[in-house]
Amino acid sequence: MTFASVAAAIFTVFILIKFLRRSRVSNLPPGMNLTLSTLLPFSFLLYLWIDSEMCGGVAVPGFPLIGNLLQLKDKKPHQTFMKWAQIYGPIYTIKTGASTMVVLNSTGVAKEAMVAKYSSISNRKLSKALTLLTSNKRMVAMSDYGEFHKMVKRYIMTSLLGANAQKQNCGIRETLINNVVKYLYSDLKDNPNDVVNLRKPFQAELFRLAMKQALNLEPESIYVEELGKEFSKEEIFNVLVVDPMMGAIEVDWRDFFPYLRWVPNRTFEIRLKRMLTRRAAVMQVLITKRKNSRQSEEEISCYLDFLLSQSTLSDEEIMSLVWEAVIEASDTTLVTTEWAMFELSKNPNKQERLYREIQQVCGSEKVTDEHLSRLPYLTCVFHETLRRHSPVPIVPLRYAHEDTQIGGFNVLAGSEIAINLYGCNMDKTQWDEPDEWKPERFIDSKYEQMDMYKTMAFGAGKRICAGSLQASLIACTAIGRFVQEFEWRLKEGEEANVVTVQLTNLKLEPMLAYIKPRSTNDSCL
Ligand code: HEM
Repeated sequence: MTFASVAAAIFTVFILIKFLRRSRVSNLPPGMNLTLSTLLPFSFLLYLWIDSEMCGGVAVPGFPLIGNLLQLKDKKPHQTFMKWAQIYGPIYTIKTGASTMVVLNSTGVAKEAMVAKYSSISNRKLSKALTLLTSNKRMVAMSDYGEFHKMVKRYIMTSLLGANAQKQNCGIRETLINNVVKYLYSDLKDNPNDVVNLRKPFQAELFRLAMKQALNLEPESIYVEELGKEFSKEEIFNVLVVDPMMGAIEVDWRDFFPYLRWVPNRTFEIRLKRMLTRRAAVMQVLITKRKNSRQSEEEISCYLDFLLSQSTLSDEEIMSLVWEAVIEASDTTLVTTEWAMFELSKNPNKQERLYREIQQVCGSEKVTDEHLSRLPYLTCVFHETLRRHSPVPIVPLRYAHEDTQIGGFNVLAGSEIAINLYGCNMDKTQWDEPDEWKPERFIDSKYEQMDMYKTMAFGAGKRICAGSLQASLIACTAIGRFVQEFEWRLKEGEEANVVTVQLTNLKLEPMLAYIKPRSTNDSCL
């Protein structure tokens, strides 16, 4: 379609030149000579017009061939998309090199796409880096909708993320939160006048939980023979979580110009290959370690055991699925909890309100899963954080595999679809003062308290997040416990420190805050 529109534009310009020459209008006023420079903008406008007619939605002006790529070079596309939505409306098209992308920015059109039009846009569009990282879509989150997706989604829900599995993992979650609180008390004891960095213990504990659930392992270190090196716990975390997160946003310019795929891009290939080799070698050692420590093939005490017992998957698929469970559990829950604690530390009145609610409901008991349904303000804090700091700002790209319509516009087969959840959650027409973090906005009869999907943060429809229950149980209980144990105050100057990094809106710099124990009694730990 792109080539068709470019070809149509070039053809039209060509005819136009002929026509102008024939009718001797080349005798134009000075400065208006019929040169390429006068024709180029004209042909470009024509190209945009033709393209938007063919694809639907307003086309955001860009440049010939590269389209809007230059305007997206700052790696924060969700913010740029939202700015464009304010000019061009909630649905528009852009050009990323040779591809056309339809961008959706309001809850209305996003829901229509994810729920009603799902069957037309259920396939993923992956970059070269993501294709390699996901072993060519052999993951729940990155697979195309079909038999493989249905099977592995069922596996992950049954053994790991569904309500029953989460009930069984309640002890692991409680240990996580207790360990973080213990760390904070001990840090405070050693450095009474210093700020604490919540991310440090929380990230380490989330990773511990992820490894326990996925592989039933808690290794301090492992020796990876293939790489000839001992890997500490922190290095394993880097290889399995940090490096792939950064790798996922690696840009290979050939993704935008498939017809140039034959041109080598050595730096990209070497970097990606190194990352994949290290990840595969570390995963292999972990999987072997777990297999060797199983008492029998009947023992099922983690996700890996469950997948092995199904005998339906190749070794590569098992590796990819287990790694998926580790990386997904380690990241977005941290992002949400850290932003919630940032906002509460910045807003003492809202923190006080939450503390009072916890006091009333829990009294001398520590906040646990059991209390959550009776802590409505805590739920509001969680949802408002998901809205204001969308941990997944853009749903992993899909593409239309058949012609369809979204928001009244034609979307042609082959178009990429970007669902900008950040744009939906910051939409001025839907949210009053969207830039403000106001948990109170959810205390409204139109929101059911336990509704997990008050915002679009977890997506919608058939591909809705499989881990929303785990994320909300961990984040809500952790936020509740942190406020129950300590009074939090943001470090001076931290308010402005809101720059993010990665695909998942992680705060670039960890949040730093002063904490003060609410009571002198920390003996219930
Ligand atoms: C606050 C935390 C989280 C947020 C905001 C979040 C958000 C999302 C979003 C937006 C999607 C894509 C939906 C789509 O494609 O339409 C997704 C998919 C998914 N998430 Fe989460 N997620 C979170 C936590 C987790 C956790 C903790 C896990 C697992 C441990 C997880 C596992 C998954 C899986 C497996 C999918 C794929 C579902 C499918 O394709 O059917 N997520 N998540």
